Amino acid sequence: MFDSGATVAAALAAGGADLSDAQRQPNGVDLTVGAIFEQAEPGAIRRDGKRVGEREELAPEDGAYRLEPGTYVVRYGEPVRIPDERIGFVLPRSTLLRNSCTLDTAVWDAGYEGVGEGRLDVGHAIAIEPGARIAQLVLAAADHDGTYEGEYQGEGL
Ligand SMILES: O=c1ccn([C@H]2C[C@H](O)[C@@H](COP(=O)(O)OP(=O)(O)OP(=O)(O)O)O2)c(=O)[nH]1
Repeated sequence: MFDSGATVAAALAAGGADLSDAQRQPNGVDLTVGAIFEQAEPGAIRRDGKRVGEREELAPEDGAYRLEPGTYVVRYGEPVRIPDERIGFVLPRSTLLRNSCTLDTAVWDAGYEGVGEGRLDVGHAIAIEPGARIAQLVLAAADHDGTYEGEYQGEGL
């Protein structure tokens, strides 16, 4: 069972997010663009650890990120807090898909708190304003064993 948009909004507000009315959707909450990066060097995924490669933050031009086709990393604009007994999923806004772009996202664990990131895949040139809504977070009821305690806990807060 998925939570209503109002319940998701309440969870984010409890974690410090300042949501506009436009972000409050029937089934979830829209997340905005906080920053966009281009990766500049290899990262690593090892059997016993991981490392995120250095990246360069892009600067908006005339009020928008003007993105050519390629792969970027987006940092969302809101702190997210996944309550106990919930799992989070972030999906792209359909307008991104309709413009030949998408987001690739992973599981948002119960107990995670932070300003998360995702892969922004640009299939056709697009202009995206900082602060524009780009994705939607939904929360579903879920059993879980413990809560998130990884190194991304508290990122960006
Ligand atoms: O698209 C996503 C999905 C998740 N997260 C946040 C919430 C999640 O709880 C946390 C860690 O995600 P995950 O467990 O997939 O990362 P990992 O690479 O396995 O790191 P760790 O070893 O810390 O679990 O990152 C994001 O920022 N973006």
